[in-house]
Amino acid sequence: MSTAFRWTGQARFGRARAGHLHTAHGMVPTPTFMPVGTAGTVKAMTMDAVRATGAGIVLGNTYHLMLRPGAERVRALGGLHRFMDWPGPILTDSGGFQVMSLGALRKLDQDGVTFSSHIDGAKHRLTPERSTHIQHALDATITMCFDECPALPAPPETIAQSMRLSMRWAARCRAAFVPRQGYAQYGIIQGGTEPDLRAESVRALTDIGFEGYAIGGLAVGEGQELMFATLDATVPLIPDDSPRYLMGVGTPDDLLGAVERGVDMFDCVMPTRAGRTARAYTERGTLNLRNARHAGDTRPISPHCDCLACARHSRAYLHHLFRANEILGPMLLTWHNLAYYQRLMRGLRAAIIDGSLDVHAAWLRAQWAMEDW
Ligand SMILES: O=c1[nH]cnc2cc3nc(NCCN4CCOCC4)[nH]c3cc12
Ligand SMILES: [Zn+2]
Repeated sequence: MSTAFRWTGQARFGRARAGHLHTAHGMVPTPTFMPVGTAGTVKAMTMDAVRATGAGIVLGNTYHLMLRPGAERVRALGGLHRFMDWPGPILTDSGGFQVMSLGALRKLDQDGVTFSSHIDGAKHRLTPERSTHIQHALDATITMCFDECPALPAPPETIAQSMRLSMRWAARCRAAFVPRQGYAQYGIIQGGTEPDLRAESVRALTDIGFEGYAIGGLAVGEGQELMFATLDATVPLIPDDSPRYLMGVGTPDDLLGAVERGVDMFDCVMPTRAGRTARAYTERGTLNLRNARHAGDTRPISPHCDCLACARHSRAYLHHLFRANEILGPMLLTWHNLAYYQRLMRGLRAAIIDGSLDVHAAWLRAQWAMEDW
């Protein structure tokens, strides 16, 4: 049985698709949501708990790991899989977006970016080659190209220049990539919300040739309508047998709309960040568990959830933990939120397979609009 990296289709519903991502570190059903494991840990979770939520693949941030503990240290310790005890596939981002979004003191030039560490102020440099080598040292299953994500809104000419820089960097990343059976490198499509620039970017990346393609440059404040319109213009241009990954997205409603538009892979800090700030995701929207109305509520967060928080504890207990600033609060609620996101993805996948995605989508949207139980 070939262990070559590939995505295989299983079912379609309109532009939505269900399939399997085959990698050197195992197979992942798609569509899939990747919990964000920034510094080699999904914050407040053990990797057994991450697995228990149904996650198949996690994301690691190159920026954080290169600063601490350092990529060569992780390589010497056997790579990120062994370091964090996660045997499944790991996708690492390239570090560029974090440098720009963390606002670290940085200087961007045609060759890369120079920045000061937010930890100790030390100077570092990332280039397409160095980012690719760092991700190789981490033994990432899926390596992301080093790119520039322009802030929106921006004039089309600015977007065009930024996209073309990212395309030149993509070619350098591909040249620096070390092909290995079951490993992959994804190109990142840029072009803002300009359909013609998006098309130019897809052409540039498919001419180079990657194992998968990410849609970058979105979820940067453009709003859901423009994000979806850009997906409508871009996703159909990506080779049908290639996996598609929408970076940094998103809310449950974002995930539904993007799956309907043919996206296979997602990552977002929302469920884990919300888990640390007492915000619970449920089938009927979100809850702020610090709110006094939960103080005496003996019900679980959600009656449909099998996570540890919902199986063993009440909303009243979660409310108490957050009011008391107890570490168990973020642990239990992060577990719950990730379990909700995985349940949502499983439901979308099942609906694509049984041909009911339209009905399932209408039901989800109606539920999200309803009042809490
Ligand atoms: O073009 C990109 N290239 C490489 N990495 C990215 C990561 C990205 N992440 C977002 N959005 C993240 C939005 N988050 C939502 C939750 O709160 C934190 C920000 N957009 C992104 C675009 C890119
Ligand atoms: Zn739960």
